[in-house]
Amino acid sequence: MTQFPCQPVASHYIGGGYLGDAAGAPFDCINPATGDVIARLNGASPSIIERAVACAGDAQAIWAARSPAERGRVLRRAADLIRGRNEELSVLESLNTGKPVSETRVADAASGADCLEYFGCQAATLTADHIPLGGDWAYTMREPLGVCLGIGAWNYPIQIACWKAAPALACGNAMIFKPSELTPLTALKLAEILTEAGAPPGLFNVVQGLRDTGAALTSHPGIAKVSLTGSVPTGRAVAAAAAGQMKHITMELGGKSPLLVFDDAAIDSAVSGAILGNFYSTGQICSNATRVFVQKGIKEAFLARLAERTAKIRVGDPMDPETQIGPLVSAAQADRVNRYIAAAESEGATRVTPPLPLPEGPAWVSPVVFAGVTDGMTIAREEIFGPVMSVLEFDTEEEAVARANSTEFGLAAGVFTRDLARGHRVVSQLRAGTCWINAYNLTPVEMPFGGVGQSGIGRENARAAIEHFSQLKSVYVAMSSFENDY
Ligand SMILES: NC(=O)C1=CN([C@@H]2O[C@H](COP(=O)(O)OP(=O)(O)OC[C@H]3O[C@@H](n4cnc5c(N)ncnc54)[C@H](O)[C@@H]3O)[C@@H](O)[C@H]2O)C=CC1
Repeated sequence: MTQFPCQPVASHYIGGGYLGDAAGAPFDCINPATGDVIARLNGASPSIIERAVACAGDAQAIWAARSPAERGRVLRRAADLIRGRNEELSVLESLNTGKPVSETRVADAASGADCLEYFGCQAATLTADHIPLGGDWAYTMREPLGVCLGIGAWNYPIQIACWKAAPALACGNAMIFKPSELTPLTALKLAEILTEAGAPPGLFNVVQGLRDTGAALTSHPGIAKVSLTGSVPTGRAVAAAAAGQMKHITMELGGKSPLLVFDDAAIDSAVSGAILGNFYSTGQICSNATRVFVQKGIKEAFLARLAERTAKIRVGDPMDPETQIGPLVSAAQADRVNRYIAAAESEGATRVTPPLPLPEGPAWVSPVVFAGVTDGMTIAREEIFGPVMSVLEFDTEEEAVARANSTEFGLAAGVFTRDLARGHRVVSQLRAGTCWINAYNLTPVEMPFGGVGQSGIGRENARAAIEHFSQLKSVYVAMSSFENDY
């Protein structure tokens, strides 16, 4: 049998160990930089799904009975173990996603460790209320939901797994995680690490498969909550299935986020925000600022500086520490992005930057900046999920806010201005779940993250996530004999 370089011990991780499943449909895991198959996995057959739900249910009862402080210690140990294995995890993430190691070494497993540490520290602080009622009184208890399902996208595989697992486990839940079929490998490593950190067998399980596996898990009656990171159409399907059984949901979906650059902005900072907010992770970030609105007076200077800096971006082998941009996650995603670039050109947008030289292979797309983009163009309306920046011109603050808000999405938004009063005034009017003033795409775990409108429901990170992975029980306590009128 062929041995692939990143082949895991087995496809799934259930009940505290790896589990194979020859009955499940096989699928290949590909390094998009080279096109090489790096692992071959099997999707879950129905018996694997049953086993995962049963193991998670058993583990949840054991875990919820542990003291919150002990639960927190396990999460914090897992954070330390991730940091200790950061190099191995980063290389594996780069091989599977095509993201350069210059990114994965600082942004992927590292962000997951921050999240486990944060919720590990929160676990013992999750107290509830005492409610005085004049003699009688009431109190609330914060209880876990049960077995939670996490479903991941392919752009931040281990980060997404940690962002869902850490608050879920801190609250006393168990989790079954289904990674994207394109990037199934690092979630298995997280499962190993949580076991080593002292999580009971079955507390965090990884079940592999395509959308049918996600759908089967979503509608399983043993699942209490579904947290999805994915596209809007998938979000609608998952939310509808969950609603049929009145399950809790968190939906982290797509976006078409605006960045407003005013005449008084510090140009280099604003250009940094636009570049980071469009080209990091080869543009495959849900909160990317794919509509950059630039005020008329600064536009030419902004475009000149943007072109100059974009021309120097180093695209190439993700394993080279000097590389800044790698391939897209797959040839199919590159095709999709190339279709949007062709549509922009045929609809009259102007390329500001010539294509950069690229390595051979079907998953590579050069970063591109389009100027002269108008609100009706396809690239200004639809999520591209690739390194394509659109620059639009505006005159007044009022106009910029109205145009920024004219989208069904509402994930994120940014403003660059030296006038801080304007910065706050503008973000207060933007329809978006996460905003930045004079920065872009910074997502520390201490700050809630999530969208409004079609971009999603619920919040990840910060104490806000606790609300989405726990429920309150209210207890009324009578302090005197209980009377009634009958
Ligand atoms: N708001 C956020 O935090 C983020 C949102 N995203 C969004 O994710 C999308 C890109 O990721 P993709 O993996 O292509 O998204 P996708 O929606 O195709 O798939 C996401 C996950 O859902 C699963 N899935 C698909 N159909 C399902 C169904 N009917 N029931 C249950 N599970 C199902 C897939 O197998 C995969 O694991 C973009 O639209 C992007 O904006 C990505 C990263 C962060």
